[in-house]
Amino acid sequence: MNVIRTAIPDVLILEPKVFGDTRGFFMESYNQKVFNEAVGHDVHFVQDNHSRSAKGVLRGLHYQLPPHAQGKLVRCTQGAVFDVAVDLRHSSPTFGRWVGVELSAESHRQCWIPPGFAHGFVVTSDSADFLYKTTDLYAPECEGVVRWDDLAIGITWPDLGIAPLLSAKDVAAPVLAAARHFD
Ligand SMILES: Cc1cn([C@H]2C[C@H](O)[C@@H](COP(=O)(O)OP(=O)(O)O[C@H]3O[C@H](C)C(=O)[C@H](O)[C@H]3O)O2)c(=O)[nH]c1=O
Repeated sequence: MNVIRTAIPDVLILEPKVFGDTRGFFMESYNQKVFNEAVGHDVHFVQDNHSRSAKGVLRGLHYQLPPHAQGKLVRCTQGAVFDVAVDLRHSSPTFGRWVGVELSAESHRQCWIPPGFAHGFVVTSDSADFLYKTTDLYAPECEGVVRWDDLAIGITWPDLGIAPLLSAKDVAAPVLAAARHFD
């Protein structure tokens, strides 16, 4: 597996080895030993999620606070998304910084987003299937949201020529300064 570091050291882009042949392809989408070696410590996933969204849907920016903070290993298995992680760890030198990466069925790329980050994505293809593993279970009482367009974060989302399609929760999200914080 190829590991690509990002501007935020703890956020990693992972490129699994893909075995193509005349039938199609095979890859290990997750291998605990390989993944833990890439991250540098043991990570235990307890939940798999799958969402499907149309072009222009933007889900995020979401996170869970302790005691149920979630690390996420995310990938796109149909279509393509622009995926974003925002560092919400107050003690981090990259607090409030963001990184973005295109994930697509074609590239097989994945992204590791540790606990302490807000996460979101916008769909750039006609439709996208987004699959991810999380290190803690869903705990809505611990959920936090931050505005996707908070100028203090300054995410440069791809210009799709249409306004993003948001859930009511995401429309009502606060800016980072008013959001539920880590530590
Ligand atoms: C996240 C989640 C949701 N749900 C239920 C709650 C709602 O009835 C329904 C849709 O939830 P929501 O609108 O929060 O789904 P997304 O907007 O895709 O939320 C996710 O979007 C961003 C990209 C994330 O990184 C998080 O994993 C997650 O917050 O699924 C569950 O039953 N279990 C879950 O783990």
